[in-house]
Amino acid sequence: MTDVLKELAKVLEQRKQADADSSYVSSLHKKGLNKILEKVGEECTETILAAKDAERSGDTTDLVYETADLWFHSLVMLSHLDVGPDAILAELERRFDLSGLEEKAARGDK
Ligand SMILES: N=c1c2ncn([C@@H]3O[C@H](COP(=O)(O)OP(=O)(O)OP(=O)(O)O)[C@@H](O)[C@H]3O)c2ncn1[C@@H]1O[C@H](COP(=O)(O)O)[C@@H](O)[C@H]1O
Repeated sequence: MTDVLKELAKVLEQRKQADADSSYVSSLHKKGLNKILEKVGEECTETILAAKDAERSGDTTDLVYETADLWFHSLVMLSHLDVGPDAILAELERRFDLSGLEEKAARGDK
């Protein structure tokens, strides 16, 4: 499941050196962090609107599309700051393990 994140992250890194005219990601890196954050904000809003629509209509097609845009632009933001998806996945894994331990502790398991 995470292979696509790893492969995409490699491409996003390569795009830091590439020609901004031929690549959307290079053009974002060249425009800088503020432009990338603007896109993350836009995609966040579009995802929220799509979620509300999905609740109303029961159709999640747009929600999936907008969430992909949000994840993608978040990866560009992380790449711009030299953070790879591995760091985020490791943090989620750590929290998942911790919550498992907390549940066990609450049950009194050893
Ligand atoms: N996954 C994506 C991806 N998802 C979304 N987008 C682009 O993100 C933009 C979404 O922004 P909007 O919906 O606001 O559309 P827009 O109005 O065209 O954007 P703006 O002009 O406002 O910036 C669109 O231009 C999409 O094409 C993506 N562009 C690239 N990728 C991946 O990134 C790789 C490198 O892309 P390039 O740098 O373009 O070669 C590609 O191989 C893909 O795998």
